[in-house]
Amino acid sequence: MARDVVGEIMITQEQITKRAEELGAQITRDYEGEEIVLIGILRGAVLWMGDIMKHVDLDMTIDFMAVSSYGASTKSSGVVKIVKDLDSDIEGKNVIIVEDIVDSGTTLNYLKHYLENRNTKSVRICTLLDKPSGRRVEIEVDYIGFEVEDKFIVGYGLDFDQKYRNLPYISFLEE
Ligand SMILES: O=P(O)(O)OC[C@H]1O[C@H](OP(=O)(O)OP(=O)(O)O)[C@H](O)[C@@H]1O
Ligand SMILES: Nc1nc2[nH]cnc2c(=O)[nH]1
Repeated sequence: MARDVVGEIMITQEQITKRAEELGAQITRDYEGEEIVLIGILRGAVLWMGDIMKHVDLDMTIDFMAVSSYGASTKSSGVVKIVKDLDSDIEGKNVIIVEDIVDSGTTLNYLKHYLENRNTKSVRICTLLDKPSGRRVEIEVDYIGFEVEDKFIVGYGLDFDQKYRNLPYISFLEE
């Protein structure tokens, strides 16, 4: 059986921490005087969600959704399935979706429309990673941690077949 091999470190824990501080401060400025709801997308966004929320100095609540389109593969099925919906009512709220990666854009495009249809005041996106080379669907991303090249990324929440989410840095699978 072929073993999957993790490449070198692309982005360190220190770089991620610093970027979360910067984006948290930017969100705090952008929503001054407003309340927000951060919606973390399970499971990939768990670590990044923790980083961002620590640096947002506003009245805020959190909630989580789980969606899936990749399964045990490095290719999106193109079909987004909601595995877990929100527990709270977001009508009239400023929502920020917190994701680990925007690749084809399929997941975020689906989620953004889904949340806008719940009569929210606003819906923005905050992603740890953006992979523009993978894009198949146009999507505006408001807060981006880092841009990554066209590799299958693992670590810091991102998995391959559920493994490697625990790596405290961003790396990639060797071809
Ligand atoms: O832009 P796209 O091509 O749609 O890819 C992005 C999505 O893919 C991953 O989810 P996955 O389905 O692997 O679930 P996970 O978060 O549980 O790993 C990632 O967390 C994003 O939600
Ligand atoms: N782990 C992982 N999940 C993804 N989902 C979409 N793109 C990626 C990627 O590069 N790595």
